[in-house]
Amino acid sequence: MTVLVQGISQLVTNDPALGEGPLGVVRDAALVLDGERVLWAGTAASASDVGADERVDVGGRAVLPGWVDSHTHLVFDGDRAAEFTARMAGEAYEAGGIMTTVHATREASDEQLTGLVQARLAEMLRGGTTTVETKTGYGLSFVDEVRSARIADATCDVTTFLGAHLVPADFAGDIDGYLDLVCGQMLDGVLAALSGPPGGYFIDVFCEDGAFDEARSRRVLAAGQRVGLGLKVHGNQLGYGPGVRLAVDAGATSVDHCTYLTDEDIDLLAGSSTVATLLPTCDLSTRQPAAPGRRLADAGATIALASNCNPGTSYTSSMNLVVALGVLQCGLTADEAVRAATAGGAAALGLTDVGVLRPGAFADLHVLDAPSHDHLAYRVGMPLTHAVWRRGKQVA
Ligand SMILES: N=CN[C@@H](CCC(=O)O)C(=O)O
Ligand SMILES: [Zn+2]
Repeated sequence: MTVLVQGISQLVTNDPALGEGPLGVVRDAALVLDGERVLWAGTAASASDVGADERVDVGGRAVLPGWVDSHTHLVFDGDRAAEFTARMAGEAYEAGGIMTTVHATREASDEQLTGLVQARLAEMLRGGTTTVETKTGYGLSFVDEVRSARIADATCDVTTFLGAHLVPADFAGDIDGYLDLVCGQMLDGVLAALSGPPGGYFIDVFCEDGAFDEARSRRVLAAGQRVGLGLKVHGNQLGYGPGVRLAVDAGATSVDHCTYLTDEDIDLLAGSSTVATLLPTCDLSTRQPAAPGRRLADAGATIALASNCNPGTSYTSSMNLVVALGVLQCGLTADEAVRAATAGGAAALGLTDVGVLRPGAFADLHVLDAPSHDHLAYRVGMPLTHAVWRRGKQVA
């Protein structure tokens, strides 16, 4: 069945061939959907020639591709409000807090964890997010990482194996012993639990003081690469360090956080295909400086914006807020921030049929209660998500 979506004041296609600028903006636009895909996009005037089974009028609102949230940690139980409150009173963020969530997650049944992930996804969908990556990393044992991967794979669009999130207390500081497990039996178990070929999945490592150093992080990436997984790195979150260099050297699809970047890191990213993923709600919630979005954009790096939804450093999945902070805190323009949260997120996941609204792409639409995407930062904090379509169906 085909649907003509009309009354679009501003359509962001992210395809420069279809409209103005890098966002491919079409004003007074229309879209035709065919099942779960976009069939046609253009001006309302030219849509009069296009037939459709059904018509929907969005009443002069802006239509964007659904948000592509390329970095979350949704498979967890428990919250860490007390840790957050202590941090707001002056305590520093420490990676060790991850173990609090690991304990709560290990205690939860498969049904509980699945229900929690589904509830979080439903909340995200209502906020305009139509594609979600999530990571394991709150299991940190063979059994718990494998079941986290299975739950993530059954519920989310893209799954990332983050066994190398932290060395769990049960290993009593034996970092290399734990990595033998992560890169051996645990990796094999996770691969066996996934429903598709490894090329559609990622391995990630937390490369930071207090987590894994450069050599050990390299070992994790090499193990993932050997079995065909895509590569990601959590890097440069809490201080300057080797994460970006390592990610670029290894050909990682993205390096995430990028809060502390030297000029050399920025040049490396700009000269590579590794996406710099910025997580502004995490920087806010951990009282870190804002990530240098402006410097990255000026250098020509590909940028993604994501929520990093997790109970320790960013317990929000609001991509509307993330985009507003991308502008207000990281120095991106509204165009750059919207692109980073749509096409940028898709690039960080190696996907080409989301984050764009061109013929053949998934019909994932985010209808704003506003005439243009500029309002996301201009009216920060306001409930601007009017309607959401995922794979051709209105879901919110
Ligand atoms: N940096 C590492 N991992 C998560 C936080 C984990 C936690 O504190 O629970 C992040 O991306 O911020
Ligand atoms: Zn993260």
